[in-house]
Amino acid sequence: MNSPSENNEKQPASQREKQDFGSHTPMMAQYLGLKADHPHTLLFYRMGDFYELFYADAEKAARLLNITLTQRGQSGGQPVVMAGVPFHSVETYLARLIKLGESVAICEQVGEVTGKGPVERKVVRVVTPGTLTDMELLSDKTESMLLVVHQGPRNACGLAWMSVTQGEVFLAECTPDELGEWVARVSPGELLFSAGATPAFEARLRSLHPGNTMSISARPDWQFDAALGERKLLEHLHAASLAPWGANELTLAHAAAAALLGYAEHTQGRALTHVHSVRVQRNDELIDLPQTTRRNLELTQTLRGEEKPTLFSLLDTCMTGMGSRLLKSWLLTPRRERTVAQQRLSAITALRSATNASHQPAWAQLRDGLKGCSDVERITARIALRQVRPRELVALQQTLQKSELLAHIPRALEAYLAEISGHLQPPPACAALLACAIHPEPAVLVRDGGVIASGFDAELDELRAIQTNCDSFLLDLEVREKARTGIANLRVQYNKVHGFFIEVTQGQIDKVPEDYRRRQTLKNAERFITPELKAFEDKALSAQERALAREKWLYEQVLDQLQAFVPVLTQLARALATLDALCALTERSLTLEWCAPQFVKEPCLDITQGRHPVVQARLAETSSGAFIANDTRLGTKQRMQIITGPNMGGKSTYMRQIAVIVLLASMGSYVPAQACRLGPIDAIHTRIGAADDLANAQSTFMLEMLEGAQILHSATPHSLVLMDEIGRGTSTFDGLALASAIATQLHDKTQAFTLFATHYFELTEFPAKHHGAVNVHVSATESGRDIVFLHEIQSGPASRSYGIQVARLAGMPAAVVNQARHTLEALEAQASESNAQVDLFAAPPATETIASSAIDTALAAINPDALSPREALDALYQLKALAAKA
Ligand SMILES: Nc1ncnc2c1ncn2[C@@H]1O[C@H](COP(=O)(O)OP(=O)(O)OP(=O)(O)O)[C@@H](O)[C@H]1O
Repeated sequence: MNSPSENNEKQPASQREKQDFGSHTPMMAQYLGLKADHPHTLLFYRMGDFYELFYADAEKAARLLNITLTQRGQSGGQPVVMAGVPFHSVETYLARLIKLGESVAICEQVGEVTGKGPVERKVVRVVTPGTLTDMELLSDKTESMLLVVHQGPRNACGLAWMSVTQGEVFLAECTPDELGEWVARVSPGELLFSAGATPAFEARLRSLHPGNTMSISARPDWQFDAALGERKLLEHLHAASLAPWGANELTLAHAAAAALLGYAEHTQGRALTHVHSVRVQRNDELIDLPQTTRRNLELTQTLRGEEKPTLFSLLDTCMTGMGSRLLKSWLLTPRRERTVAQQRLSAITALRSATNASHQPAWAQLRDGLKGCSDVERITARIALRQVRPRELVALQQTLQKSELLAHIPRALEAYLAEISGHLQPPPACAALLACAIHPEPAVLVRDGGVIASGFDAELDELRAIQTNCDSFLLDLEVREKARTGIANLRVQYNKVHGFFIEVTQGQIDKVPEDYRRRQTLKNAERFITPELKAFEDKALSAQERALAREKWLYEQVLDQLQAFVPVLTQLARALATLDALCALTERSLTLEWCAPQFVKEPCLDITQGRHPVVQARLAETSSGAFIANDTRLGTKQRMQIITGPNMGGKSTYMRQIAVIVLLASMGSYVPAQACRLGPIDAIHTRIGAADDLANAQSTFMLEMLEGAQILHSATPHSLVLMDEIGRGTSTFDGLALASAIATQLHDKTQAFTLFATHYFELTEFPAKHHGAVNVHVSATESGRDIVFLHEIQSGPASRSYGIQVARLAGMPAAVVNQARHTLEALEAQASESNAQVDLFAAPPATETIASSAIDTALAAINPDALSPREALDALYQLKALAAKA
């Protein structure tokens, strides 16, 4: 494959435009030619021990990296502005630039120094935020994802994404409305879209915030070619049809895949031979975990954006980065269908009870073995991309030995574990090749030498022997020549200018044999060379260089041979990661005393003594008392709980613990409860106290209503809905009216399992008229003027709210608390005098339907004069879709 070029045209600009740089120095002409191929990427141009950046790139890098900007000489009549970084610390600078969303093209010297013109240079790879492969730049526990979005006709989009260090391409299709959720779910480091997308579509993509810094850029329209995408996917799969993968019809995703694979190949400078798998993801296969749910449940990030304490940080006791990454993907993509979850649960159950001959638990023995295993997944990808370093190969070899031992342990325990064990068996030829080819303690880089093991190649051994045996050869030769010539003071020597020579003093010159050739005459001595010494000199002087060249060549040969093992190593990596994740879940289940959930067909959510694992762990850590476990019973007859009780009473914790238990069960983990029966679940929706989204100019109330509306539109009878104090962001009457209308809709129409926490006491009358709802409250009691939280869920409504006691607890000044108490008494007296009762739950008069008002709103938002024909068509489809919902 050619060197990576952004333009991707047949002839690189470096050749096309050579003539245009005639006024520049030869080196700058070469630089400018290469730069023309990478106009939007910082070009790191290798010069000796530095990577140099020039002109605008130099100015940008100086600003971003805080490195010195200098000027050196002139080229093309202009001073050459430059900045450089030392080659040995390039990774640090790359890491900083990638974090800032920049991409870098690495240009190396590839030719020999000829003395004529600059050394030949080539861009060998392009490092971008979504295509990282360097271990130093990647996070151990997070995949670096590249996502391509293709805007298709008829209001549809194609998606394709991958991590270059995994051998799998994912495909999906969705509507533009669903894009936000997909992007949040994939959470890419880099997003690409077609330069032909409409401005509105581009603006929408740019407004997405997947929860990390995402670099976003356009690629030429022609790269989004569905036929090319399908052909590339088939090539990777070595298949004739995509039908077995369920990907036959997804032409929009094929178009995205064409751009995805094209770009990934462009950055790596070669084909991705390790990609052998395609997976289609459909919305209806996964449990819907909207971005708000992932945030509110603090799955991988706390509400403050920290990595701990989260559900993932509690779960992740994996021994390897591969295991952690897999565990995270299990947590974030639970499936509605429970076969896979059940498979994992059975494996965990088997691991929990199995012991070895010396009564050590099997899971602990496996974790001992997994400790120190290298990241086989990433190393394998780096083998396929021919970027692997010698030390990574040694680490791989050690892991292969370990994995062979590990394979024995789970073989007889259980069916799924036996299947994993089958994949843990390393290919013997691979282990043998690594053992005999690579030095056990190799240099960091191949170019430093000392990487190929001795005994692997006779020629290399000989070249190395020449270097080490040089001294003894010279001594030996000296002894022999003294004996042959009878010149007792003859000396064999070496200097840098003249090389090897035999020195004979002038007084002995007549004893010099015929085969001695004069090399140099000194005042008191003559220096000679013999055919034997000349041959040795040739060998010795070039031995080091030749040994290095030989090592490089041999290393390439080893890489060639390793290519055949890439598929089986990928499988082995997946098996190690799976075993690691299963052992971590086993350890957690035992340490934290969790139970196996039971999946049932009928709709139900039946939890005995459930706990919130993260809150419980926090309480234990801070010695703040025991966590109070609570039961939850929801089924077809009781689908909704109206939860009341004081602030700080534990309402949010109770609701979240139910969602967390459902999620853990669905991923195939034991759960923090004494028992758990779970019917089918298709989504977990949460509306929990939001902070203002200032970045998107949305107020707390607007956000609350947006999220609420989203839930009412998408929840089904199989969804779990958490509504925490909906309506509190506006005036009491507005809020109460909205909360009761929302509760009614959820109860009557949506019929989802709903946990509805509220401070509106009026809502405790809801269950009287809605038989699928019950009142529960978190208990608290008064001790003098103070409040004691019992955190126990009890049936029936709370008797009072204790707001003033909580304010006192929070250290509110006594005067404020006193005044509040008096005002409260007055308000309560006034309220009891007023008899006017409003029926909050009376059926509303028949007015506009929700769907027709949605159409009105959509119509009002359309400005026909500002629409492109394509946007107009999109709008038409959107209106039709709204009308269909009416
Ligand atoms: N079941 C429990 N056992 C022990 N402590 C608990 C329990 N539930 C909650 N807590 C403690 O109480 C604190 C407050 O809980 P939580 O935020 O759930 O209350 P809340 O009723 O939702 O309050 P607010 O209405 O103010 O949002 C938690 O941080 C935790 O320390």
